[in-house]
Amino acid sequence: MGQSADLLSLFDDEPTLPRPAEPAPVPAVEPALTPQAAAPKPEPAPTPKPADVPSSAPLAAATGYSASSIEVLEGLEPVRKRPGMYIGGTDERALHHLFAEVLDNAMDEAVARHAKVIKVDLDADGYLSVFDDGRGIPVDPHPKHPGKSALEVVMTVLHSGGKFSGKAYETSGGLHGVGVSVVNALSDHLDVTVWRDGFEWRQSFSKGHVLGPIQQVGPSKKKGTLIRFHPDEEIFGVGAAFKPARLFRMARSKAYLFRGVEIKWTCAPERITDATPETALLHFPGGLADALSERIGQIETVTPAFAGRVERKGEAGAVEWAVTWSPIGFGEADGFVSSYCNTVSTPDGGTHEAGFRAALVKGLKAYGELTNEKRAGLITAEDVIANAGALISVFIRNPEFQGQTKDRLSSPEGSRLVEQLLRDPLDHWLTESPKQANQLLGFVIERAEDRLKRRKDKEVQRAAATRKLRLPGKLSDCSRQSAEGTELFIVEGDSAGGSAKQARDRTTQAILPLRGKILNVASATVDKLRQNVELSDLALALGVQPGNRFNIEDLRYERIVIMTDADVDGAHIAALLITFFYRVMPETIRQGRVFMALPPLYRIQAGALSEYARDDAHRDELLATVFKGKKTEIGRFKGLGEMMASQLKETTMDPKKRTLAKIELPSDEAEIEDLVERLMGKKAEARYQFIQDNARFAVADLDV
Ligand SMILES: Nc1ncnc2c1ncn2[C@@H]1O[C@H](COP(=O)(O)OP(=O)(O)OP(=O)(O)O)[C@@H](O)[C@H]1O
Repeated sequence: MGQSADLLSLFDDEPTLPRPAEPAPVPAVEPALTPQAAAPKPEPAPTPKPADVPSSAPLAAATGYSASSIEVLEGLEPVRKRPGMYIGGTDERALHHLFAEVLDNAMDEAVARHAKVIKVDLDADGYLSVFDDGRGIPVDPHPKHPGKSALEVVMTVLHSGGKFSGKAYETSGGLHGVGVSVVNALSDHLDVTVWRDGFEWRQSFSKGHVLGPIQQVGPSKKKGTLIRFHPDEEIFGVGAAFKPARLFRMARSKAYLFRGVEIKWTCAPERITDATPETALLHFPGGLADALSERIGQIETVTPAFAGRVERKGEAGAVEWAVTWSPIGFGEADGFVSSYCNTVSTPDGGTHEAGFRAALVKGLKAYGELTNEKRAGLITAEDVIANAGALISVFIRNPEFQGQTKDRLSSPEGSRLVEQLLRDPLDHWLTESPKQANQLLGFVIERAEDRLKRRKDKEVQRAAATRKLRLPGKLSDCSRQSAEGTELFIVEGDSAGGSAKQARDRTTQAILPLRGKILNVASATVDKLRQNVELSDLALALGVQPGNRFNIEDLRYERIVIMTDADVDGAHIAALLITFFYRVMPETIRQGRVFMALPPLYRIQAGALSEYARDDAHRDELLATVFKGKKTEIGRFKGLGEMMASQLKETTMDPKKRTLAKIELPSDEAEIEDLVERLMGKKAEARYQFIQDNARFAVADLDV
């Protein structure tokens, strides 16, 4: 099927770049500031009950924050302003992600069986070129963008692409219509050459802006697309350059992932600083089985590799895998799993890895039953995977990833497909050679028994430690003995505590559920404080003595995270807790050890796309950008206890993905002392006065 301009669906009213005659000013770049990396500013002590605190309008008026402060970023400006949102940062990994985006598009052409050859060239001047002999990006006028070719639309409009409907591609790595436009925005120069319909076409860009209209260079019988670009030093830093070894590795994994492609690699000799070859032909008809044997080399294994490839009958979908086990580990680690979806690498795993683990566990257990090996019942996924070296590649329609860098696969189909398609070949492999099956089963059972023994030892150790420390019973402690890298989550209520327990990383995250509102320490006497069970439990869990005998060195955790519902009650509990830390152990805040978790309030979904929003404003922003023009379903979480453990983990607890707000004290501590006294203090008159003083703004707010 030919790919033409009308297959490049896009959101009709997407803002586009200005024509070359009126170049838009390039926004100032803030390379260090990325949404993921930026530590959010601490919120002012979270808002207690509405009766206690009026609207924030007085602050707004004082700081001149008004409609004119709200900017709308047009065209590719958001990409240059916040590159982190699109490529995960501006570091070396992010720089190489540009290559991944362009190579993914070439691979999509190959997987769709339109291209056979991909060429990757790194020039002496640092330009990187990727060519594929596929259909070529369509160059005909785009029906919805008069005066622009589809090529120009693809390069300059976010969310434009031919992979939304599944008409032009079946199982593609591309799905957001963002990749190549992001590369364009972040390159100081980019040339596209397209060969299709008997002609050669060319168009050039700089920092996302067209340098001139598309040119028909002349007749040609060739077909394909060539993208040649140079990353912008304004974004990636002066001297930022592609590393040949890294590019080569990325190109080689792609070639392993699809047997039908040949990748021709060339690198200018002056760019090479290590053993990377100047030229190479990357073509691996043996697929992942070859990749695994190359990766593990001579390492001793328990059995020969279990490898294969199965396609789903009747509809698009395939799984390819290669796995083996080593009693001595694989170099740096005991085991590794590298997974891919539609040839896109998913370093954070996802559903396909879950399906793989499930299939292996179930298969081995079933084999244990068959051979009357009762101990097979002990096996868990951890035992099977901890010492495995595995490569898994799936091909599915409309995959759902987390974020534009696609580090994790979240489509539920991933696990179903892998589990289903792997079961038969695994049963076959095990029963075909009982000797190797028994060896593997024995090896995995040994791991399970080791694990159980370790757990028992640890329980004994921990129990002894707990007795010594007198930890509160409702604390679910983490297993790490030292404070380094550990966190105590203080959560609201037992049901949220239950979800948090499931969502945590047991090694480093401890959970302490609190029942209801804690004592307001701003107005409590020392005696009352000591008698309060919730607060003394909290101090016990932290390992510290409140008041004079407090010593920050005793703190049993590196971080203290307050995790309450994203509602008014939750904010009140958080305010009470912060007041407690501020009054009773202020050193914890001064040293930056107290944080607030930021759980989402909404989940927004449109087809395969799903995002979480922190609050109403964030929801509205997402609806106006990512979900613009889409039919959405919006779910509101009533509380943390209502979230599935996996959602809570992904959005709020997993250190790799979450955002925490650090609680900080303003430089003028007298000011906060005054505010705490007025808002949290005993004197209702002070609070009343505060409301009186600010009520005017609260009313104004209601009128809006
Ligand atoms: N090498 C190529 N050959 C043919 N068409 C291409 C090529 N590169 C890009 N395209 C077209 O341009 C569109 C936009 O590409 P882009 O990389 O921006 O997004 P995508 O691949 O659709 O999705 P993602 O943002 O997930 O990568 C593609 O959907 C495809 O239709």
